[in-house]
Amino acid sequence: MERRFIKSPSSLDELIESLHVLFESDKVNVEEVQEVMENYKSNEDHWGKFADYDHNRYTRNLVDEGNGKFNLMLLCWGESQGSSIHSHSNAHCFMKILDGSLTETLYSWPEKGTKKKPMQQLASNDYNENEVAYICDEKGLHRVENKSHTDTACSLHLYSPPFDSCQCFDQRTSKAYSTKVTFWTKYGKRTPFNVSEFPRLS
Ligand SMILES: O=C(O)CCSS
Ligand SMILES: [Fe+2]
Repeated sequence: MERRFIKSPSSLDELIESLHVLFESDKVNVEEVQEVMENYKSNEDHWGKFADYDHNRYTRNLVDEGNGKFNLMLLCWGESQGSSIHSHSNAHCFMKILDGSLTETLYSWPEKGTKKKPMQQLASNDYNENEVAYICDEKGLHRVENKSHTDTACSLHLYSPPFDSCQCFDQRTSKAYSTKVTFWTKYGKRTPFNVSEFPRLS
């Protein structure tokens, strides 16, 4: 698939416009999406209105629904907050660091029938501001953490196609459980607390 020239977005709105163009066709060019997300230089003036932290767990804040082709969301990580080990429901997952840094630990899928065995760790990578990580179920599973005890972190996630549940895994036993993923805010507005949707992916 030939690479199109996409100019570097100078704002979050321009990044969203470019992403809408890239997702017009059904074939996702992972390199193009990763490049345009890397080329956007984080500026809190653009995304601060979507940022909302919770002292209990990281928050998921919907920014754009990508004409139904993707969900774009801002994740706000308090000090030492992290996700469970999880899958991505056969979707593409792009994670751009907007502020602070995050550690991604990669795991292989548990082998069938290996109940009670610990998850196999494959690698651990730190990502800093403006860097973009990519994962999909073919690559494995991951946990994302803000390892800082003093600083918060913020990341921009794009999932395509969008999903509202995925699998989480217990690191010690490899036990999988299905989890609904929810939004703390949508377009900057707090979503109603719905006890049936707790817990989120953490
Ligand atoms: O969407 C989530 O809650 C997982 C964040 S790491 S991709
Ligand atoms: Fe993830």
